[in-house]
Amino acid sequence: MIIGIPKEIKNNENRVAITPSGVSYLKSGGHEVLVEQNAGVGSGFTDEEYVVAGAKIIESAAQVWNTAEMIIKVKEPLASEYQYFRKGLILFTYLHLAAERELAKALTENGVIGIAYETIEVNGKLPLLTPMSEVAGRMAVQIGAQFLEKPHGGKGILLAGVPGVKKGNVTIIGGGIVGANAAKIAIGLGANVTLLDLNPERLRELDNQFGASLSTVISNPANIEEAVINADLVIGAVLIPGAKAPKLVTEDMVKKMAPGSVIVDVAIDQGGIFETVDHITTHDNPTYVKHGVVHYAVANMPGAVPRTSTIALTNVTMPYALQIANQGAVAAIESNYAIKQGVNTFAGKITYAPVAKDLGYDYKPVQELINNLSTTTV
Ligand SMILES: NC(=O)C1=CN([C@@H]2O[C@H](COP(=O)(O)OP(=O)(O)OC[C@H]3O[C@@H](n4cnc5c(N)ncnc54)[C@H](O)[C@@H]3O)[C@@H](O)[C@H]2O)C=CC1
Ligand SMILES: CC(=O)C(=O)O
Repeated sequence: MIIGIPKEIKNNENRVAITPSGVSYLKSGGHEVLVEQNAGVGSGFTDEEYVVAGAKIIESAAQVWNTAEMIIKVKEPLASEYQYFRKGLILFTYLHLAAERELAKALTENGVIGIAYETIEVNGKLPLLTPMSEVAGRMAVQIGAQFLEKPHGGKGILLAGVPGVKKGNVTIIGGGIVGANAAKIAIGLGANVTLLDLNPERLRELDNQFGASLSTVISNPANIEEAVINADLVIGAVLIPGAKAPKLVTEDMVKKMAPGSVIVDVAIDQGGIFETVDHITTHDNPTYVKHGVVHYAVANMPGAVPRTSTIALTNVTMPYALQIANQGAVAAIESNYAIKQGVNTFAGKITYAPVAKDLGYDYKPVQELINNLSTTTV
């Protein structure tokens, strides 16, 4: 198969979808790998390293998109890339379609096979989301700490406190991968940390993991309100796989926070959990202030630490990419449940139920569409 790796074009997105060793891995299956010129530079990989690994360096994004049978990316395509969509093109990347109505429309109208990293599922876990959630969870606390500093618009507190002065309060809503990694760093800094989750079993696990340094609280509106209004830093880390994130923190709760407090809505890629987060921010312009509270809502946080993130991401994506390239999309989807769960668009339909529900599309199971295919459709 011909596999294309375009350079990422989202604001400050310095990750790349393949490392030179990933190229060698795909070449071992007999595949051709086209890498757009300078695609790896932001992550510290030169064109020469890709060439040594067996890739062809291609000057233009258009040529990569138009020649490849499968495009592997990091972030969802932006509007300027929709022109390359075509029937049967395999697109393997983060898609977050519940929050991307126009992209969903462009993918379905053009018959793209969209396989989303974030819904690939193994034993109820999301292995292609996990490493980036680990990165974002750890970053969320260091970013929050930075924006609590007065010159960055915050109230001017040090989360760790000092002898004789109280520590800061960190509230984390959602105790999955992002939440647990945020808790680890916040506890490491010495902050008072409260974490809320809907799932009591998960709270039990975290209680066992972190002991007395973490307060675990069941998630309901009253507990969320109490934890939010007492926090210096609130981190949004909830996920309902594939679906738009629920707005758990209301505008009224935010109004009750002390001025100069900070919100980091990591879940913004699925629409965010704060009513007051009304737009995605960028690494260039990461915050805005509403009701006196600093809001941070960058949807590609790991893009700021690309060397770590690219290696962590490609560690987990490459085996799936190789299987799709070896077998072709249809056979890979039929033989691997994890890949089947990743398929969000196929043959003009939305094939992931929560995305279809949130966007108001009819949901079609991908297997049904495959069964209906004429031999030449894909
Ligand atoms: N902004 C960025 O750059 C990045 C964003 N993310 C996003 O962060 C979010 C969280 O991801 P993960 O931690 O990997 O998900 P996860 O599935 O590991 O954890 C989500 C947690 O939310 C909990 N939850 C669900 N409903 C809840 C509620 N009403 N109240 C409290 N907790 C609730 C679940 O029980 C689960 O423990 C996702 O939207 C993910 O895409 C991940 C990486 C980077
Ligand atoms: C999860 C995701 O969307 C990211 O790492 O950018």
